[in-house]
Amino acid sequence: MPSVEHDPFAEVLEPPRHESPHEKAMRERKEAEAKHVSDMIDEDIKQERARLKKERNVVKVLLLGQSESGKSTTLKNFRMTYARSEWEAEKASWRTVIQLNLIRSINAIMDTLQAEIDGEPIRADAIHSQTQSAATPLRSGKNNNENNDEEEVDKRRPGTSRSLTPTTEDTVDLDSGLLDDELINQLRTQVTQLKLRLAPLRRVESQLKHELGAGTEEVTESPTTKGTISGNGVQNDGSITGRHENGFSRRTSVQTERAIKGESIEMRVMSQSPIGESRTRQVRGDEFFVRGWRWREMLRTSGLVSGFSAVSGSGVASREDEDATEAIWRCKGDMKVLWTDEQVRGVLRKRGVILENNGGFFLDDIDRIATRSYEPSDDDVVRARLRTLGVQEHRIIFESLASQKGVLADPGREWIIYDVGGSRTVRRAWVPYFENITAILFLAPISCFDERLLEDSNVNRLEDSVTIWRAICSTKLLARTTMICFLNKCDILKRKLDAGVEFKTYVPAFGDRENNPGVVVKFLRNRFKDILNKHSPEKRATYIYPTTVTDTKTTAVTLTNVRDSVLHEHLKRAEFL
Ligand SMILES: Nc1nc2c(ncn2[C@@H]2O[C@H](COP(=O)(O)OP(=O)(O)OP(=O)(O)O)[C@@H](O)[C@H]2O)c(=O)[nH]1
Ligand SMILES: [Mg+2]
Repeated sequence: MPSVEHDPFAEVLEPPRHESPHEKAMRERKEAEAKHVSDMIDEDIKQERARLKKERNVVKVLLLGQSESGKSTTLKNFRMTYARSEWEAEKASWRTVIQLNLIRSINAIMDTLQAEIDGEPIRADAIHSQTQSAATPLRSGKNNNENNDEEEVDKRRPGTSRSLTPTTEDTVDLDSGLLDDELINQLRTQVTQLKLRLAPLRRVESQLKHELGAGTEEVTESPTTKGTISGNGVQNDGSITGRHENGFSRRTSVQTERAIKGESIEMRVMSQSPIGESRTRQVRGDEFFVRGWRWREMLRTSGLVSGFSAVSGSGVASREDEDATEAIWRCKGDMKVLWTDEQVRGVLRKRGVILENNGGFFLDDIDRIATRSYEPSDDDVVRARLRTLGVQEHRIIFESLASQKGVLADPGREWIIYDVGGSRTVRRAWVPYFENITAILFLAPISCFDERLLEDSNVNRLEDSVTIWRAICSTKLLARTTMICFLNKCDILKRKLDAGVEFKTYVPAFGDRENNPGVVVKFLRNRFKDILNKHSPEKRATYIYPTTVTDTKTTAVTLTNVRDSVLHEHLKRAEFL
């Protein structure tokens, strides 16, 4: 047995014999450096472990849904309730967006009036819906319209409603043809005068668009998509068997599923997980990815928008912003005349232009907005429309809520909410965010049952939502993700049904049920639930809510339920792991 006193390493570790003082100093310095490096590595490992542990506790929510479904509006509700100080600090910067939203509506009215004066034919779908079953327009315009004139006018004007069915409650006595000569002459004189007086708004519109960037433009149909896929609307032949599932046609599924799933392989290779990435902007193609809410600041610092000078959170306006405010203030009277004139309203109705159903509708607020000292209210910001580009990441720490009434048994919990763009061309960017996501909050705008996608007029918007829902429910990567679905825009749904638009015309499977919002919501709720149950790789709870996310009071209640359900499922899963 070796002697206990003998340490085999002692000899090796001993400093060299006969070491000079200089050599000793050098050796000790090297040893100190090595120890420093080793300590740094230890510290890095410790921090990485802590970060991973913390990440596991972070709740990650991904907002999904087609463009204009209400994802960003839902996020605004979250932030307004749970990140109040940031919300307050950024509220002022929405003023320009709201001003632009208002100006666009005014310019859209002027364009519609001009079309009337010029005798442009009315959109085919608007004529159909006033004179006969509105089912026909859902088919591809090109293939189903024998009348060439009708085909020609199926080019939508930006800013006007895409509804296929205008309201039927025509209170103004206008026939379905053009106005008579006397009225047209009257209108021509009025419009010519108004055009001159409202001319500054055209300049301001392009100035603000330039300032705010691509998010101010809605995605439009590419020439290659138009007319290339036929008959992708919800079928109207009354049959739901065979080709249909849950009452909806399956034809677009392949395309959308491919958009979400097929490209996922490519995307996973291309992009890193968002976690751990720096909070900086990344450019992918022509979309930019932003961490955080400060889009205005980002635009300015990136130099992507030339001449940009932002309104900061403190409310200091740029020269362009002041210009816009002044022009809007000067045009206030004329804007009001335009919007309240009965003859103008009649023309809008006749041409199927229902601005009230569009995002960013502020025409009823001209008095308040067209002032020099206008400051957006919470409600204004929630209703403002700015298309999301790329993916935005928002962190909410629930700690601040500990003091608020009735909320939170889980202080300090961090949530990351990802908001994405919803138009078809950017859906591939969703996939990298599927990994490790706690919950998906899916927005299905159910009022859109009679509308087509802006980016592909062959596809019915409700069907598109159903297709995306089916695709995400069946994605294996999301098997353990909590699925929450908002059947959104219930207010617009009600308006449409009250105006006499028949839901069954667009969704034959609805059959002879009563055409009222409660029945339609129940029907759709069951359909979305069936899809979840049928396509989920594993059994999971159903959380489906009818919502109007522009109504901040009722949405706050829904979000409390969502928060509790997500947290509950998150903790259950953590326990299980
Ligand atoms: N009337 C009404 N308007 C809504 C509702 N939800 C959203 N909106 C409006 O619809 C517009 C579009 O909503 P967003 O939240 O910007 O849509 P999004 O899904 O983020 O759209 P993308 O960013 O293009 O993907 C906004 O002007 C909202 O104010 C709703 O329930 N009712
Ligand atoms: Mg958005």
